[in-house]
Amino acid sequence: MDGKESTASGVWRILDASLNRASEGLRTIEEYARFVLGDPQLSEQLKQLRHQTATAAEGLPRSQLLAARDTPGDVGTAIETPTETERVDALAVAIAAAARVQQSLRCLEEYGKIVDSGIGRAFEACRYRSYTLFATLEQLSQRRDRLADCQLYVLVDGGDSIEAMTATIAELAKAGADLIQLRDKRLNDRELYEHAAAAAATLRPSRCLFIVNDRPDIAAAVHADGVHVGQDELPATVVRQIIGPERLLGVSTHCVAQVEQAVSDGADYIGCGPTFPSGTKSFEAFPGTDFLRDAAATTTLPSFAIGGIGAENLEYVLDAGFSRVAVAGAITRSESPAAMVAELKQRLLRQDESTNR
Ligand SMILES: Cc1ncc(COP(=O)(O)OP(=O)(O)O)c(N)n1
Ligand SMILES: Cc1ncsc1CCOP(=O)(O)O
Ligand SMILES: [Mg+2]
Repeated sequence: MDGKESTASGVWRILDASLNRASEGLRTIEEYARFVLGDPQLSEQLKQLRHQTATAAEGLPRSQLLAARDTPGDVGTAIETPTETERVDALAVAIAAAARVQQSLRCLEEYGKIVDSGIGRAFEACRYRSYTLFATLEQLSQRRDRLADCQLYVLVDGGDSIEAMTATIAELAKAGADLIQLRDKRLNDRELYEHAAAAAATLRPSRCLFIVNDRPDIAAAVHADGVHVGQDELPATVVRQIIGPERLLGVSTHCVAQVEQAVSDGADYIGCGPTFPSGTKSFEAFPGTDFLRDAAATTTLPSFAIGGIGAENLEYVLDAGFSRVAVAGAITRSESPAAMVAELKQRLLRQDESTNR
């Protein structure tokens, strides 16, 4: 083989190896989205990218790729980096696969141009699509991981001003609130958007997740971590289409049938209540702690008891098998909100050592 021939065969070997690496990596990520995240939207988008990559590869004759293949003669097969043999969890596997896919798509794009400039462009389009998709995957995984550790969920209103509200939520997050929900029925759309944008920006550097009540459009617009909807708002499946797979979806439930529906609609967590009479919202019926027991027996989804919960009645919620609560008045109407957050959180953490709900 002369120099020109061996360069050409080297290019075909690169294209062959990169194509295999890209399709294996995409399949690895797709399986994660399908079986670990259980996310139909993301799985479908990944499948489409796999098909798009296969279509781009149609410009590379299979016979030429196979003719150039020389796995035993590949000097790279024996090289192994220490991190290649260590994967902490399924997410780490998916993220490592995403990095390999992006590198392979870049190789296909650059070396593909030697064969045909159109092939380079087709793989470039795949690479750009992969950036957005993989960012979605990482955000979703991180949010779900953080949600799994959340126990104390605090509902706040817009306060007297945006500045007063951001000061309050920063204090609550610092004291140990795991999630903060902006719930304010008085604000008009513009005001709610502005409050939500400020709250999202305040909480972004912290571990505390930020959820917008009722409004998937505003949650998406301000890049919130998620949205919470009740039984009288948009159906969960519609909300999911608005917020995308990467944001958290919370659904209010008042009976076991609603819990089952929320689970099958793809909720990431549920609110269960009202448990006790509330100073924040009035109710005619209280499913109470009996419902908490039933919900605890129905789902393993993160479930937050809500409604009139405070330090004085928390033990009944814990006895019902819950170690996650959502509270408003007990904290926002307390003389020392930060101290109340710390107290409730400490009791929830203690409970979590014996049960994991
Ligand atoms: C965590 C959590 N659980 C339940 C609710 C109540 O939602 P909904 O039934 O839609 O009532 P409103 O809050 O909209 O009045 C919630 N907001 N958060
Ligand atoms: C919005 C809502 N939904 C059920 S109870 C409730 C209010 C929660 O506030 P509080 O903790 O003050 O009862
Ligand atoms: Mg609502």
